[in-house]
Amino acid sequence: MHTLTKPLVTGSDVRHIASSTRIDRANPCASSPHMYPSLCLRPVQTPPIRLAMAASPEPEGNFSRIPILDWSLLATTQGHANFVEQLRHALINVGFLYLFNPPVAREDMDALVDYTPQLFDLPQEEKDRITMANSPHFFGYSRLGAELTKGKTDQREQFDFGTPYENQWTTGDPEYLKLWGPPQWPSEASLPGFKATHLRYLTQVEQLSYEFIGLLAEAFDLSEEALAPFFVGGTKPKPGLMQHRSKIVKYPARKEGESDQGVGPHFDGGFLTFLLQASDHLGLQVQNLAGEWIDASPIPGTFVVNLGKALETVTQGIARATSHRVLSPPPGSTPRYSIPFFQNIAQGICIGDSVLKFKPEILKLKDSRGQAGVVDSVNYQEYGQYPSGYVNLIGRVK
Ligand SMILES: O=C(O)CCC(=O)C(=O)O
Ligand SMILES: [Fe+2]
Repeated sequence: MHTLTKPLVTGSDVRHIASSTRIDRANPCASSPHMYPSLCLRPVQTPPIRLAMAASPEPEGNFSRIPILDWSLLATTQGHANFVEQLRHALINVGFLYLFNPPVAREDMDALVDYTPQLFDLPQEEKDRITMANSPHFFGYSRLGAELTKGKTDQREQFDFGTPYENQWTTGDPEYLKLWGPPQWPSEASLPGFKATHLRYLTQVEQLSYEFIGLLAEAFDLSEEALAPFFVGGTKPKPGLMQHRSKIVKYPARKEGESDQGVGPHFDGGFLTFLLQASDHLGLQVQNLAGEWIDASPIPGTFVVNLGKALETVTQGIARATSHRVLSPPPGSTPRYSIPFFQNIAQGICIGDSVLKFKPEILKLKDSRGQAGVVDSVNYQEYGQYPSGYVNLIGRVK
């Protein structure tokens, strides 16, 4: 393992990348964003977990690369078994993975990526017309610098959208039930076709998110039914029974001498996040248990999938929510864009009361991961005590 300086981003300042990027000579594609995907997509080397435990003195949680899983493996019985094996490794030891060949139409992914700069280039009045301040559901536009992580301003401009949902709140209901409701969209005239494209995309990612939960249950030797209480309408809810959120985010290049905090170190909240990196920039970094920041370089045609704190809590920490952050592009660079999808769980469920039971051999798999060492993120510690909707409301208000 060697630490190399890799000037991969246009612009003059690559300090933050050089300090955290490692080249793994056994798996060179793990660390280079430009060696994908034909070079990278040989099966990820995930030996049976007991073997890996015996062979590796290094805790598995000190990963130096993010596994790439190929959804097309699921087409055969043997491939399916391989996928689930690789998934188990990623869920327990890394908390992040790339999903290649996802079941989402590539033309819809590409169309959404093409719309992204146009969305931010809308006239400021059109963006302000759908400001988040108008929305009891926290949907809409937020100007650059409107969000804080760990008390420090995030240098990002963003739109919060979501899957279609009619608000159910009535007087006397808990306030957190207001969180789900209709998103705000730019007018059709200002960006023709955008709303339909984004909705088409969201429908597919929502479906993928449920299928992924089924695979996760398999990886942990749980019945799919075990996860049904976390979703309104079972593990495959009909559209409209629940609401999931998406964002479209722009990280402008930082100015000389300014903060490089695109978004500060944090955990995601719910169950699964599916992130589409919408430009070819480094910036997203993932923290291993030793506290090192590992680049999650963009790989075209993939989602970056990671796990939220609610999932970590209900799986007794077997599935990892991993701390991550985004560094702003260096001065002189073009902006970085990304499109995360956050899978929600039922608002009324109290995570602390819903912890899943596992077979002892599954619980033991945590042992090879190593102890949590230095982790920069703090949030979502309230899951033990409150309904998930309330925890989300705290997150929004923060
Ligand atoms: O923009 C990204 O790549 C990641 C964003 C993120 O982690 C978040 O919004 O929770
Ligand atoms: Fe995140």
